[in-house]
Amino acid sequence: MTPRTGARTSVPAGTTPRAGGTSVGGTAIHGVPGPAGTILRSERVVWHLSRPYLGRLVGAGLLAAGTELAGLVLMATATWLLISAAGRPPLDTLTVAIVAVRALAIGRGVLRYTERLAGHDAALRVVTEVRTRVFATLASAGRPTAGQRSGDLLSRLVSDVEAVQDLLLRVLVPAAAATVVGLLAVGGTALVSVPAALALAGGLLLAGLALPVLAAVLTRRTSALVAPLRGTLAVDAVDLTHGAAELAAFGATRTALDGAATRARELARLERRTAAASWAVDGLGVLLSGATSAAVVLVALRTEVDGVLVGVLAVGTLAAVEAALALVGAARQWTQLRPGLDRVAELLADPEGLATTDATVDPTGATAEAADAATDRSGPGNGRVGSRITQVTVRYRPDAPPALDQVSLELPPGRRIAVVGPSGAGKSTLLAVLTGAVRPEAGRVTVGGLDLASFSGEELTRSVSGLLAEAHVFHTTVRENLLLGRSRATEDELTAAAEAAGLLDWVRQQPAGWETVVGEDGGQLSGGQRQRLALARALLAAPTDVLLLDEPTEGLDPHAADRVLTSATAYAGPTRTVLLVTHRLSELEAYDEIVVLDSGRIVQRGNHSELVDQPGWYRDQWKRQRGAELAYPAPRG
Ligand SMILES: Nc1ncnc2c1ncn2[C@@H]1O[C@H](COP(=O)(O)OP(=O)(O)OP(=O)(O)O)[C@@H](O)[C@H]1O
Repeated sequence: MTPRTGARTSVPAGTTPRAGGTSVGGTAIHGVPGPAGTILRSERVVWHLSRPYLGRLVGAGLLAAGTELAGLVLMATATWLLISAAGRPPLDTLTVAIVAVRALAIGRGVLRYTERLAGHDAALRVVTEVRTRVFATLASAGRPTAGQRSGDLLSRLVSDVEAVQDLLLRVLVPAAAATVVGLLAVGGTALVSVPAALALAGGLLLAGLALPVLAAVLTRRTSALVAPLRGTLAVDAVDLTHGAAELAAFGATRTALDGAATRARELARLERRTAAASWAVDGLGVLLSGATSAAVVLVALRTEVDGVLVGVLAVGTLAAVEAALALVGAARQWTQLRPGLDRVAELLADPEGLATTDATVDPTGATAEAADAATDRSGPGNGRVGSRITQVTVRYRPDAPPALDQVSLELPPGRRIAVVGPSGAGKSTLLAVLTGAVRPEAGRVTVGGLDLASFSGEELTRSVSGLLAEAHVFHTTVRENLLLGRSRATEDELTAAAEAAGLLDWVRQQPAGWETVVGEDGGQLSGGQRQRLALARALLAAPTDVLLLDEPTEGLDPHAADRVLTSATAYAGPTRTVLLVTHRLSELEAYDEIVVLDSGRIVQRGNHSELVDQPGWYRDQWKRQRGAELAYPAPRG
C-alpha cells in the first residue's frame, strides 16, 4: 500500500502557523498545512467530484462561448453596417445586416441567460454533492482533539464549499469560453488577413496568458494572508457572540473586541493592497486591448485589406481581447479560491486515492489491495479483520510530554473495550488517532488489517466513526441531524438508533416529532438530549470496523446513563469493535477489556472483576463512584 505522508496529519491547534497551508484561524484542519508539491491536487479532487456532471458543465462552457461569440459578431456586424451604410450599399444587404444585428443582440441575451441557468444548475449539483460529503465527514469525525472549532465548521461548510462553485462558474466556464472565442477570432481574422490574425494572436496571448499569470502572482501573496485571516475573523465572530456572556463576566470583552478589530483592520489593509494590484493589471489590460487593435489595423492596412473590413477588424479585435481579459479575473479568482479548495480536498480525499481509482497498472500492487479493501469495507459490520494500535506515541508539541506514550491496543471484531483514566490521560487522543485526526509521531495503526494511512477521509469515516468529544449538533431538525449519520436511513432505522440512544421517548413527546428544530449547536435541547441526539447519529453511521464512543452518557443521570450505555453497546452488534471512553465505571462488567490510561501510558488492563481485585486507580475510582451513586435517588416511575 502506498503510504500517503501528509494526507491526514496531526499536530493540533496552536502549533500551526497562522498564514498559509490548510490552517484556519490558527487552527489546523486535520493538523498541518497542505502538502507542498502536490500540483493541482485540489482541482483534481473537484474534477473527480464533477465527473458525473461533466456533460452539463461542457454545455455551460459552450453556451458561455456562444454568448461571447455573439457579442463579438454583433460588434463586427454593427461596425460593418455603420461604415458601409455611408457607401449606400444595396438595400437587401443592409436589411440582412440589420436583421443580423437584432438577432445577435437578442440571441446574446438569451444565450447569457441559458448559460447562467445551465452553469448554475451544473455547479449547484456538484456543490450539493460536495456539501453533503463535507457535512457527513465533519459530523462523523466530530470535534477531535485537533481542535476543530465552530468557526472552522462554519468556514468549511459555507465559504470553502462555495469555492468549488466559484471554481466551476468563475474560473473554468469563462476560461473555456475565452479560449474558444479567441481561437475562432484568430481563425476568422486569418480569412481576411493572415498577418493581422498573427497580430491578434499575439495580443490575445498577452491578454489571455501573460496578464492572468501576472494577476495570479500579484494576488497569491496577499490571498495567502487574507484567507487564514478571514478564518480567524470567523472564529472571532463565533467567540464574540457565543462567548459574549463569559467574556462579559470575566471583563474580557474589550480585549477580545480589540483583538478582532486589529485583525479586521489588517484584513482591510491587505484587501486594499489586492485592489491596487488588480487596478494596475486591469489598466494594463485596457492598454493592451487598444494596442492590439492598433497593431491589427496597421498590419491590415499594410496588407491592403478593404477599408470597411479594417474597421470591422479593429472593433472585432477590441471585443476578442476583452473576452480574453476575462481570464485575468478567472486567474485572480482561482488564486483566491485555492486555500478553500485545499481545505475541502484535504477533508474529502487524497490525490493518490483519486488517482488509483483510474489506475490500470500499479507496480506496488497498491491499487488491487485498495480495491479489495474497499470491497471488503462496503458492507456494515464486515469485521472480519481486526484493527490494531501498535506502540503509538503522540505529542502535540515537540517540547510537550507525550499525550500517548507507546500505547498498544488490539481491537478484534466484536470486542468491547473501555478506556478509562484521569482527566488529561490521553483517552480522547487515542480515539483521535483512530479517526486519523491526529497522526502519531511513532507507532502504527491498522484498521481492518490495512494501514490507516492508506484510507481516504471518506473511507476511514466508513470504517471508524462514532461519538467523539463535543460532537457538533446542527441547527436543523432532529431527523436531518440523524440523517447525517446515514443519509438513506429508513424510519425503522431512525427509530432503532434513537431508541438505543434513549432519545425516542423525547422525540415522541415533541409536537413536531422528528421535525423538531434543535437550535444552533443544539441550543434548544438539554445537555442530556443533545448528547443522546449525537449518540443516535453516531450509532446510525454504523462504521464497518470500529464504533467509537467518547463519553456517550455525559450529562445523563446515573440510571439513564447505565441504560443508554447498555443499549448503545448492544446496538453495535456482534462484529463491530466498540471502543468506549468514559469517566463512569459503572456497567463496565459487560466490557471484555478495560484499559486504564494515565499520563499517556497504559497503567492497568483487564476486565472489570480483575481490575476491582487489584489495588490501583480503577479500584479506588470504582469504589468512590459506587458510593456516590448509591446515594443518588432512583427516578420515580
Ligand atoms: N489540541 C491540543 N493541543 C495541545 N495539547 C492537547 C490538545 N488536545 C489534548 N492535549 C493534551 O493532551 C493530553 C491528553 O488529552 P486528552 O484530551 O486526550 O485527554 P483525556 O484523557 O481525553 O482527557 P478528558 O478525560 O479530560 O477528556 C492532555 O495533556 C491535553 O492537555
